[in-house]
Amino acid sequence: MSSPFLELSHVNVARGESTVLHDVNLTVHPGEHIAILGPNGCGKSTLIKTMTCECYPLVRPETRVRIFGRERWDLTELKKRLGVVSAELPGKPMLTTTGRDAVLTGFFSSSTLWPNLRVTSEMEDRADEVLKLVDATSLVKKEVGAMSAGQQRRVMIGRALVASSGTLLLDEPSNALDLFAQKELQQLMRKLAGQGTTIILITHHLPDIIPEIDRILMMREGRIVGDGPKSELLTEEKLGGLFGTEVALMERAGYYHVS
Ligand SMILES: Nc1ncnc2c1ncn2[C@@H]1O[C@H](COP(=O)(O)OP(=O)(O)OP(=O)(O)O)[C@@H](O)[C@H]1O
Repeated sequence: MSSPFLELSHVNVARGESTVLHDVNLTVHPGEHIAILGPNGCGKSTLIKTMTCECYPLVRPETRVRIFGRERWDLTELKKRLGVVSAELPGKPMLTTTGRDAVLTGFFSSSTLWPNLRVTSEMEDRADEVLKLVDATSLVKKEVGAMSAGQQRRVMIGRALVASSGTLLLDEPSNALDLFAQKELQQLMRKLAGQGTTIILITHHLPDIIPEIDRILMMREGRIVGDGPKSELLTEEKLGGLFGTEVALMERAGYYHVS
């Protein structure tokens, strides 16, 4: 097996006065497709922020965070290589940035294409390739603020992919998307997963768990309480236990729905 893209060993993370991740151990290999599930406040976003080194683990002798085989990173470089997409835009200046420039900002982890940033012709070629991949060529000249939520999400995925090393970290990507845009997002995730992109997805929305996602992490109160194949973890009993409520689960054509 290829060497892991991510290794977290005995990771504890504090935010404010409280420890919010407790003894997290997680190894992810390139090409894996993972969904992280858990109740509000259980630490899912903090786990992603630990991967991007926006949150630091408490210093303990047994603690390790190794990403792409390295423990030390320039943060801008790391964020670029990881390909992070959250439900919010990366800053207000993004609203007046055109689709193509928005994708190019992925090379700089910036919120707009500031005049001092040097864009090479290779970067432009790559941005055009990615715009095509995420089906956003018609948005090249459109300002992000004038796009629908679904269009913005596609462009932000393009921004995340443009300089990434084949990994995508998605934090609740279907938030605020209508049914059509949710389906489009699912199709895009499927295409990227099929091309070998490593996907780590946080979601509260089970249909986001595309058929290609085969590993589920369950988190509760800052701990990983389940890590295994979808067939074992996506059950009424396990989901009910995780969220503390009765769950009726339905699987149709590889997608899961709850009521
Ligand atoms: N900036 C912050 N300062 C202090 N505490 C924070 C901060 N951000 C998050 N927390 C706390 O850390 C804990 C984990 O939050 P986190 O956002 O990682 O959870 P989550 O599982 O992503 O939640 P949700 O599903 O609601 O997005 C929560 O108790 C939260 O209140």
